[in-house]
Amino acid sequence: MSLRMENVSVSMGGRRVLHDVSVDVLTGQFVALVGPNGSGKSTLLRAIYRAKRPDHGRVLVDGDDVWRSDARAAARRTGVLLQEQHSGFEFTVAETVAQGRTPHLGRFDRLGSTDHEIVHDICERTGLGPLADRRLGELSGGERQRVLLARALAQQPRLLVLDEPTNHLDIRHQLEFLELVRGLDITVVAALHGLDLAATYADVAVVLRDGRVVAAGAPTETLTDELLSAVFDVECTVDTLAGRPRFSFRPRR
Ligand SMILES: Nc1ncnc2c1ncn2[C@@H]1O[C@H](COP(=O)(O)OP(=O)(O)OP(=O)(O)O)[C@@H](O)[C@H]1O
Repeated sequence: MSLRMENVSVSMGGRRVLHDVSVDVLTGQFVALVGPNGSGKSTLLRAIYRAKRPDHGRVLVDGDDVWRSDARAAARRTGVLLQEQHSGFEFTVAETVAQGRTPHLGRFDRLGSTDHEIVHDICERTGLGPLADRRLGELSGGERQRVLLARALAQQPRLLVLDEPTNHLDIRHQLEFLELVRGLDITVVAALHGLDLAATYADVAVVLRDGRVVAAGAPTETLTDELLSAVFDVECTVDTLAGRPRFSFRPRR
């Protein structure tokens, strides 16, 4: 599923926070949005998953303007995983993952055997099998994050939108999470603070500053010492260690 953002501008609280953002994502690509706090990553994602309508510009998914298409159709094809969940703590893990099937059901339908199989399979793949009967409110932040990913995957989306998905995860689960997402062969757009993770897993890094795209392309070309030093206002050195990019930061003097 391809994604194209054409001159997207968005305001929050009456202030323009995204300015003429254009991004092209090919089917199956993993795109990382990187940039300092407040640079507009979450806002850009909101415009994609229909939570914040742009002032102008278009968001096209496979050529369809998401803001002109049916909300339910958009919900079916787009999986979303956000930073925080503030409700639903009383549901069990299995019930929460099963909610991912909702966009595929008719209004009065119940889960069928295929839905149950999908939910079971996703729980196994995300290592949630042993937690299936626990309530969300009784889990750690990282465990909860894995449940929410599983719910997004149970939806079998063709476009996955992730806002800081690895925030609460320990190192092993960060790597497992991104390996899993990469292996899905679907289009992924993820806001990531971990530059090493972005450089390792993303096909394309889009760097935002003050609501504008300042670089977009292969991470090796975009995530350079010079650009990162300027964008994050730190001294940054990029090298490689054991074949993977390594980023070192020092405060500016
Ligand atoms: N509800 C809101 N009302 C007013 N301004 C908002 C609102 N939400 C976000 N903003 C502003 O919009 C700008 C972009 O915020 P956004 O959350 O998109 O940044 P971000 O790059 O995701 O930041 P972070 O890395 O801190 O998560 C910021 O200046 C922020 O203060």
